[in-house]
Amino acid sequence: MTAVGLMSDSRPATRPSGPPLVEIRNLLVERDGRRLLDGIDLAIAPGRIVTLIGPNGAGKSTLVKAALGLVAPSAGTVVRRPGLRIGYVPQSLAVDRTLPLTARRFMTLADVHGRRPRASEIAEALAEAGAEGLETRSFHKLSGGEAKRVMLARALLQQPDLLVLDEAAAHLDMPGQIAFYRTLRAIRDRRGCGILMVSHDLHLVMSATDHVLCLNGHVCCSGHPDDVSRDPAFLALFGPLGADALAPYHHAHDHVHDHVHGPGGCTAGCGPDEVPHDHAAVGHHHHH
Ligand SMILES: Nc1ncnc2c1ncn2[C@@H]1O[C@H](COP(=O)(O)OP(=O)(O)OP(=O)(O)O)[C@@H](O)[C@H]1O
Repeated sequence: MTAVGLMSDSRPATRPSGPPLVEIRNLLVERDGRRLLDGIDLAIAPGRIVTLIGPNGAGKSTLVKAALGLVAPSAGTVVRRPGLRIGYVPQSLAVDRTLPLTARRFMTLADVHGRRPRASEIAEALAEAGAEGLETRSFHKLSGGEAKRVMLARALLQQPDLLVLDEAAAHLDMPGQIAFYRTLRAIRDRRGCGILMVSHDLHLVMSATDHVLCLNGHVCCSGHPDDVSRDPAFLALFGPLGADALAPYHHAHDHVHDHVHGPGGCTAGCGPDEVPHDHAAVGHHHHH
C-alpha cells in the first residue's frame, strides 16, 4: 500500500480564497527554559486541510493550542481572522459516566454562539458527520469511532470557518480512519472551511490532506504530502515506512536551519533551493 491513493486526489476541490484563517509567523514557545516550538510559520487558508505530524513531544498539541490562542507565544505572532468561528474536536472527552446521556442530549448541550442548537441543526450536523442513527444511543456506550463522529457533529454546530482536530484518528482502526478522513474531506468540500488536524498515522493521513507540517520542535519539512513523503528530513524522522515506528522515535536533529521553506516542501536534506512561502503554505525561520 502506498501512502497516497487510498482516496482520490487530495488537492482541494475549492480553491483557497480570502485571507488566512490563522497566520502564525516565526512562533517561539518556551516553557521552563525549554523551546517547545521554534521558528514556526503556518498559515491556514480557507478550504485547506493542514495536518501536523511528528513524534511524541514534537509540539503538535502546543502548536494547535497556540493557533487557538490557548498558549501564549514567547516570540512571534499568531493572528486569527477577526470573527473566526472555530469548531474543536478533542482527542477524547471526559464525560461523567454515571449520567445517562444520549448522543442527542450531548448535542443539545452545545453552546452555539450563546444559544442551544435547534433539533434540525442537530440532525443536519449528525448526518454530515456520518453519525446519523446514533441519536438515541448512550454517549458512553458509543465506540471510539462513533463518539468521534458525534464530537465532530457537535463541532459542526458552530458553523466553523476552521475545524481543529487533536489526534483526529485516535481510537480508530484503519478502515475507521480512512472513513473518518473521507468525511472530513467531504465537509471541507461542502463548506469550504479550513481544517487543522494532528495525526500520528502518516500513511492514512497523507491521502486526506493538502499540506503536511512535519514537526519536531521546529518544522522539519512541509508541503504537499507527496513531496513531504519523499523528503530526506521526513525519512530521517520517520524512516521509509513512515508512521509505523513513529511514536517512540526521537529525532537526532543535528542540521542547521536558517531559511524559509516553501509550498513544495524542503528538498535534498533541507538544501538551499528554497522558494518563498505564501499564505496557503507553510515554512519556517529559525532563531539563531
Ligand atoms: N505547559 C507546559 N509547560 C512545560 N512543558 C510543556 C507544556 N506543555 C507541553 N510541554 C512539553 O512540550 C513538549 C511538546 O508537547 P506537545 O504536547 O505539544 O507534543 P505533541 O507533539 O503533541 O506530543 P504527543 O504526540 O505525545 O501528543 C513536551 O516535551 C511537553 O512535555
